[in-house]
Amino acid sequence: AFNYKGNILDDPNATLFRYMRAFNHSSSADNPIAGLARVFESLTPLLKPFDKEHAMLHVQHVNEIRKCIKEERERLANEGVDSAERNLLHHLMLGTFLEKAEDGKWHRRGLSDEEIVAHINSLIGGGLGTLNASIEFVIHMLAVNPEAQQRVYQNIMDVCGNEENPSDKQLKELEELDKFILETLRLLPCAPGLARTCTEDCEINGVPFRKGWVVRIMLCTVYNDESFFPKPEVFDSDRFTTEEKEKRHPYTFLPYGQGPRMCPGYHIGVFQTKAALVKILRKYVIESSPQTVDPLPVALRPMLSPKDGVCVKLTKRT
Ligand code: HEM
Repeated sequence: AFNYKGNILDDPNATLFRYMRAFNHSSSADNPIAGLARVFESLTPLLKPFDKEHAMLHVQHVNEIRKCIKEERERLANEGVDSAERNLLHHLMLGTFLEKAEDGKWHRRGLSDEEIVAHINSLIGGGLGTLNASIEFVIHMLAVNPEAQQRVYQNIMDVCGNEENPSDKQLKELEELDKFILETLRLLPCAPGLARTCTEDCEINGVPFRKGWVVRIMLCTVYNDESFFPKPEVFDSDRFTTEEKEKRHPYTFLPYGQGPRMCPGYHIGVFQTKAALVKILRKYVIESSPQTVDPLPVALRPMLSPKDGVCVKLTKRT
């Protein structure tokens, strides 16, 4: 989407791959430096020199993004790009947004290169870890829930048949896979909490909140609350049938957040997860192997991720 080459299978030394590893390590809850910075925020400047590899790769990563923008600006100036072929980078480069000036009037302006770099960086940061973790979690859950896997597979075959690349419309119709992914995100939420800053003093249900406080909403505790999800420890994708969803308050399950800061990658995230799983499930049966550990050990890096990867057995379908 940004012309940024990060195909790990072609190039295991790709900057993007190395940067994401360093970023994850650096923000992992089990990294003592990150842990100290979290508890004693004021120590962050002193701790930064211990985070050398991440800092070095961050510079390389940002330079790669700048290079993509420069190359694309030249291409746009020399050849132009057909509107049907515009990718996200083109939209960021050509689009305008409304900004309130000091005199209080609104005006439109384009994004500067540094603003485009920041947007790309946050889309990559927000998108890669969550997608990887959620696909890995679903693969694990498919392995340990063979009957539900069979229902998902049957639904894929009924809707997509033997088509190599399912269409958007077909992906939307994969209801069993939808339910399976949602139940996986309930038990293994890659984003287990949300954070909001109070913009004014207020009181909710007798609890005072002061302006400037950062409030963390731990969704994972709601997902394990028996009054919303009976027998919460049991994997049951039928909790996400339309009828069951309607019985619950909509805010009891927010895997992509809520409100104006809701995940902007929601649609692409769902589509990519489903497209990847359709490809895998049509070729392979996913089973537990002697190395499969269930419940899966997880770690916060900074998304909830499998602690030591996911081990399953893949058997080619005949
Ligand atoms: C399984 C996939 C994903 C999950 C579960 C997920 C989950 C979330 C959650 C819970 C938030 C916080 C929302 C809030 O505070 O209300 C968020 C924010 C964000 N996500 Fe995702 N996400 C996923 C995929 C993606 C993808 C693919 C992208 C980029 C293409 C992306 C980009 C972002 C960004 C940029 C933010 C910050 C938004 C803001 O602060 O305004 N996410 N995501």
